[in-house]
Amino acid sequence: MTRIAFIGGGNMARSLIGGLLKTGIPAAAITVSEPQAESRQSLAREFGVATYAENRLAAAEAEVIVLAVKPQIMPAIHAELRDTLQRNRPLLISIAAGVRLDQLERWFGALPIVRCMPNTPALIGAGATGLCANARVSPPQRAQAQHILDAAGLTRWVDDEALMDTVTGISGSGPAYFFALVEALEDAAVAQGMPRDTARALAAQTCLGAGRMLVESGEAPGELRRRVTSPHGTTQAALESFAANGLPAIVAHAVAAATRRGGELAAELDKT
Ligand SMILES: NC(=O)C1=CN([C@@H]2O[C@H](COP(=O)(O)OP(=O)(O)OC[C@H]3O[C@@H](n4cnc5c(N)ncnc54)[C@H](OP(=O)(O)O)[C@@H]3O)[C@@H](O)[C@H]2O)C=CC1
Ligand SMILES: O=C(O)[C@@H]1CCC=N1
Repeated sequence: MTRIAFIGGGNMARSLIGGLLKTGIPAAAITVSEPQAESRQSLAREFGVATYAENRLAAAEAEVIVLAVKPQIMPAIHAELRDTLQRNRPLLISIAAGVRLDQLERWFGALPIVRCMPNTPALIGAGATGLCANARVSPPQRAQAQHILDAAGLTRWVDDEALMDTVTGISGSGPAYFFALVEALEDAAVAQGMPRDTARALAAQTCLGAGRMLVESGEAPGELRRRVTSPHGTTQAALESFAANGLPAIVAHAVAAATRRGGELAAELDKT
């Protein structure tokens, strides 16, 4: 039983822990450190995992440590964990947006480190995670990291670390883009007089159906789109409106903004 410690028990840690437990990893294998007593209680209640107020205690026995705090918190936790990490030499997995492998090595020491970017659908095993590793990660540790993130859904190794901020821009932040689209669809239908609950149910199920078709059919999104689009029909009218209002450019700008923000988060940490 590989012992896994989560440093930070917030949204993303909860999603990953939920995914891990669903694959049969026992709750006894997982420890979590979290400053808020209320959050510790709810983690213990919901998942049955051991929780600690001190990072050092959660990490003490772990072979794998998942750093699941905000990027800005990283410098605060490394001083506390450094001795434990140097003694036990665990595999470190960081899920923090932007934070680079060289920064993690500088703070936590010359350890095997995997930088990854999961997303919140991990909670239901439908996550998407990009991973990259430093040179100290052995093939078995690489497999171990992949096994942990596979529990959250799809995984893809990204050899060029510079592309990890692109992963954040596409799939790390991505669930929020689809939620925003569903919100907009819902609001548009409500504006036309539809009850909100009906609008939400129709929009959300459409998102699910389209997503499942994309993943399960293996067909290109363009082909699936064409099959919905009858010549001179309703879909064509909507898609022409998207094009006229610059949807591809809007999306490209949004992904660029998220990607750029990843780089900025790391640059801000270089100054600390
Ligand atoms: N949310 C997402 O969709 C994704 C997030 N990420 C990354 O995951 C990381 C966590 O994000 P997210 O889960 O959203 O954030 P949250 O704020 O929900 O979780 C972070 C948790 O860390 C706790 N914390 C704060 N300070 C410390 C400390 N010194 N020691 C231990 N724990 C501490 C926080 O407690 P408190 O609330 O009391 O401050 C909070 O519960 C970030 O680095 C983010 O970039 C990656 C992929 C997707
Ligand atoms: O918004 C953020 O910074 C984090 C990283 C990806 C998703 N949430």
